[in-house]
Amino acid sequence: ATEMTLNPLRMMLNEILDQLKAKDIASIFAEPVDVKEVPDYLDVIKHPMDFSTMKKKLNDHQYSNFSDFEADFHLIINNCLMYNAKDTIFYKAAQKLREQGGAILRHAQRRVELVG
Ligand SMILES: CC(=O)c1c[nH]c2ccccc12
Repeated sequence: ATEMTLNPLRMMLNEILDQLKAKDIASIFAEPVDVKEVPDYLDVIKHPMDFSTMKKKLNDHQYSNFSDFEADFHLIINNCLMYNAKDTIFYKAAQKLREQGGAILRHAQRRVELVG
């Protein structure tokens, strides 16, 4: 496929990011985990990620392809599954976001390929 110039990709990723954020109705993943509230968080999670950080990376042109963007989404999920116990709201929210986000990303990947 002809290389998509970065701007249209950035526009598509912005749309996809809004769709993913809309699934996080409790805004559990909206901002970085507050390490002042959770002092041991960085002992466990080596690469924190959240939707506001993804938005910043997107606007700073730090995603040059779909898979780098997708990798940060999975980082949000996997960090949460690692840090939180299975019987917590947070853990269950990450499982649900993984399902709902997975469907959004599968459709988006197809569109990126079609347009890309
Ligand atoms: C996404 C996540 O793991 C968290 C989101 N908010 C939190 C507060 C305390 C501990 C973990 C979290």
